[in-house]
Amino acid sequence: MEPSLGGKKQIENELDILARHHENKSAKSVHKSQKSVGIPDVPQQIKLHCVKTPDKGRGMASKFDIPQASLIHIEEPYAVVILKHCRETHCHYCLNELPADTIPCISCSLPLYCSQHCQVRAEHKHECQGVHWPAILPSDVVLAGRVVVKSLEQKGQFTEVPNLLETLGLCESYSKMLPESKLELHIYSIVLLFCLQHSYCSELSINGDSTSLIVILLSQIRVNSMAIVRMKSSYFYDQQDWLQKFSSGEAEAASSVEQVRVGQAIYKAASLFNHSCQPNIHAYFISRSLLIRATEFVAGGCPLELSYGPQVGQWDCKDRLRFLEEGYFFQCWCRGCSQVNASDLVISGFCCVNPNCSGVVLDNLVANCEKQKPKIPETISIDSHLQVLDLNDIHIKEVAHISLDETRNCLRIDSGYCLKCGSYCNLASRSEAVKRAWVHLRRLQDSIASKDICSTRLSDALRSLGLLRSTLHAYNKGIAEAEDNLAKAFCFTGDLQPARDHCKASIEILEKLYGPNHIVIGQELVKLSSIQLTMGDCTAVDNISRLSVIFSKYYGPHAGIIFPYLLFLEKESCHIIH
Ligand SMILES: C[S@@+](CC[C@H](N)C(=O)[O-])C[C@H]1O[C@@H](n2cnc3c(N)ncnc32)[C@H](O)[C@@H]1O
Repeated sequence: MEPSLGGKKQIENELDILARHHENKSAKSVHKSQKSVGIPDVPQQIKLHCVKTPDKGRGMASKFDIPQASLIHIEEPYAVVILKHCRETHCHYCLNELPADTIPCISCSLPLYCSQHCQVRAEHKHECQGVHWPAILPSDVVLAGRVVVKSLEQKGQFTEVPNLLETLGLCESYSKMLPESKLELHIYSIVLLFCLQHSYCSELSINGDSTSLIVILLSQIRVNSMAIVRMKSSYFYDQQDWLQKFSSGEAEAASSVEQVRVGQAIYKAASLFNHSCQPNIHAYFISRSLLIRATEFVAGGCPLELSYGPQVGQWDCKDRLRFLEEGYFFQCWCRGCSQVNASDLVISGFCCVNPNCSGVVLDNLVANCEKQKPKIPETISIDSHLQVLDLNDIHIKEVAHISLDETRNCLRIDSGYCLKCGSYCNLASRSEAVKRAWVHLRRLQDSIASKDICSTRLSDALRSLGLLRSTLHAYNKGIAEAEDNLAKAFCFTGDLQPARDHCKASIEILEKLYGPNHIVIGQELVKLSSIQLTMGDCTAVDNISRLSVIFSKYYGPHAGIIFPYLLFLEKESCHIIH
């Protein structure tokens, strides 16, 4: 309502002071010994070392057992760049959200910082004499420029590009790239060298050697850089009147808690961690600092592996393999991609024609991918192999028949036939029916986006959900997605009981696919418990305590900093109890 600019500014500043005050209080209540947003819980003498693996090159392990939730690694970046879409909203040094009073770069005034502390430390200085690089060049090229400048400064010589393969010790991917990508790297390498010569050091020599060193550096950045992410949720900012808005259908209450990429960075030591689609460690960020925590008990000597993106439960195996091949140029040899697991079988599977059978029917693409897996290694005994198969919440025997003979434990995988009872199923007609059902479900998604949900849309979508349930396997992820859409739609119309039931139905499937204690389940429980709180449903309390446990497994004492809404839920949960 304030009409004047000055008045608006003053209100913004006051709000900002209040927000910071609240943030400090929240941080204190998460961990009393913690000083604001510093990084207190130092890895408890967990010594990691580099190991050689047969399929994945170098990797990281610890000689000793690591308890679940232990912080195993903290690292500051070698170089960082903010992503383009965050340039106006986040500090270009620490990558936190900008306050109302921003501080620009002294010379070019383009990058914005949240404080003088960040302005002084910023890596951008060599980029501002001339055309502003980050506005024009892709982020990974700007990052490469920052790596070169840092290593030139460390070496104290400014005429030759240093050999960054030696300085950084990162693996490269050039030989595995397609010719078009190689050509792109060559062009950017020359552009970057000219930029560096023009605005940083006129003595820098540009020749075949320096160009190829930059080409290799760019290829190292492709496979070794990490995306710095922040957790984003529509709940955070209007907690005070959220419950009221929620029950009147105004709040985007059932929208998902998503991770937003804000930066790209090189962490030298952390780039030795290999990928697994069933990771045992989890990386997160506070400002620019990288923190890594064990999400399960890891026995001494076991490889410590994080996910570069895809995970079992999120996509089926063929999609994960394609993503890793295209983005990181490797054939994944993690346990999820090299051994049969139930989640990969059901995630996009159809149900059996026999109504009493819980078996799964696979289409051609999925069946072919599953057939490629070396199945169950013959060296593993039957007992331990069954453990391997049960990494998620589904017992493989529920969906497929395993023949346990003495020499080899195997699954017979034929597309179009139930893996459990062998019944034939006409997948062509079923796929058509699923496509038709999704037409209505997509229309519902559009209505949710435009906040205009009519009863015909809802009843069409409910009928389509019924069709999916009678066609797809009960644990197919498509059903979970449809249930989630309906939960969102009913939140908007203010019908919280069906919203809660659909939300629960979606979570039941996701628990099967990811396992019950995965962070995705924690995020889904946020939605469910929010709906339950609004309804005054006491079972919210159990779900809030369950999600708190999951969040502390992944974020330890930083859970409340990373996800402030958690503190709000915990407080509301206490109100219900008393
Ligand atoms: C960030 S580096 C990890 C460290 C790397 N192994 C090394 O020796 O420097 C990423 C590279 O490691 C290898 N890698 C990581 N995870 C893998 C996996 N699950 N299967 C096969 N190769 C993997 C791939 O070559 C990938 O490009």
